[in-house]
Amino acid sequence: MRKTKIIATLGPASERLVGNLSRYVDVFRVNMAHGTQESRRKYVELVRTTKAALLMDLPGPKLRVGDIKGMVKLRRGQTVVFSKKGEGIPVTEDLFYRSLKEGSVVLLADGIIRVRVKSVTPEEVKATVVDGGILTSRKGINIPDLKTAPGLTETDLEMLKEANTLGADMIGLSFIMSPKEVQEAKGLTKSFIVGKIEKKGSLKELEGIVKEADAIMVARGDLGVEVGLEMLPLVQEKVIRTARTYGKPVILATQVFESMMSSPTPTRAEVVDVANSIIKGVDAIMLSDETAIGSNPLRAAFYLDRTIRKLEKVVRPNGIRPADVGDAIAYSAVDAANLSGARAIVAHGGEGNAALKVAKFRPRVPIVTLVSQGAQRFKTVWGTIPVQVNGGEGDMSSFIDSKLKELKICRSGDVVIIVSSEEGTAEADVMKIHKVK
Ligand SMILES: Nc1ncnc2c1ncn2[C@@H]1O[C@H](COP(=O)(O)OP(=O)(O)O)[C@@H](O)[C@H]1O
Ligand SMILES: C=C(OP(=O)(O)O)C(=O)O
Repeated sequence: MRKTKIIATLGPASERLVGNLSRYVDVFRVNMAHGTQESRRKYVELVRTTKAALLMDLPGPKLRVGDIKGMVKLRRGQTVVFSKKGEGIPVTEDLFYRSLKEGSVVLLADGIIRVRVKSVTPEEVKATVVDGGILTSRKGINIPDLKTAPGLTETDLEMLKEANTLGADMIGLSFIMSPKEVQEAKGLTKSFIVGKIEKKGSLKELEGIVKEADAIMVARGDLGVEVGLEMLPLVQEKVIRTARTYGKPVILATQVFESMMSSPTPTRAEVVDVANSIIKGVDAIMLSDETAIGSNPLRAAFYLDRTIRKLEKVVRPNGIRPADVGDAIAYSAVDAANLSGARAIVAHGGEGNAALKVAKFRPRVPIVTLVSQGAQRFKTVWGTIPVQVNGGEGDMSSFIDSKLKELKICRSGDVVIIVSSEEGTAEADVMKIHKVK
């Protein structure tokens, strides 16, 4: 079983491949910054024909260029015009025109293109291209150090309703600055909230965001532009370490197998990045452009699945020390599984918290996670196999025995460790060494 989960972003290149992609993918991501209500609904229907979970990613206060026919090639030294209504590259947000002055630097398409502003009016910006490249519709605009208003935007609030109606298992919050946005979203949905770390400013509030969110994403596309590429390795390391310390699932995103947009195999550097991420202990790895607009989405997902499977045979995630009594049972369960040659750890109770606690200590065996609500939300958690229970299972131990046999994890006579939250605490409080009948 592959322990590190795979998330794939849907887009024009993959909409007809959802069934095939689901052989390699645990979670599909629909980026709500793109498409229409109708196209997103179609994507969700496609995801629902598979067993994969659904992550709907809200756009957040991100500036983007508008619709461009085909593409625009920007060359070094050329003058480029951005305009609200007239000729040029369309940008509708006032914030863009308000935030710039002569000499400001603007980055486009995750920093690939760089321009320096020559003049600004409330409706038009003229700039010189410093680093050229190809620009297509709805690509992101980064203005370094731009301060955005706190809280969820009106568009995010509308889209959060849309995501609820479409039954998203997880909702991504883009460009958050503090735990406040996470709290606000949690009051409006039962879905898991994935806090995307992609603003320099959000790093000051990292611990608070990690504590509040259900999962964290290292959104390296924008984060790389915000902190500068040279700082990205350190920042990535800090985000992963903080999430793991608090036992929160952490997703590594962007340019994972970027070269596979056009090439049949990943580069050495990309495979080494995946290996390092497994060692650092990320829960999930996400494909973006590779599956949304790449030339061979299926091959990118196949290669990531294969790379992780092969690597997991030879590398293990770094260990985490237990922090307090809340960790005690889960930590002991992992020890007990090693000592007893158990085939699995079964975690139930605490609305999945028992499983999260066990996952924190990265056991060698699968974590069968019994949850009464929203089992799909756990598809992003390292090493888990979520199973939905409804309270009508009767004798829990015989239910567990038959489930483990059905999942082909155990045979009669095998040992498993069962961890549960029987005292109703948020964490696991009971551990049992159980022989499957
Ligand atoms: N739902 C969609 N509909 C149409 N195109 C999409 C969709 N999702 C993604 N794309 C395309 O795939 C690209 C990569 O996806 P992603 O990394 O999620 O977007 P971005 O980097 O723009 O935030 C996008 O820039 C866009 O061109
Ligand atoms: C995942 C990211 O965000 P998005 O694709 O939504 O811009 C990123 O910036 O790395």
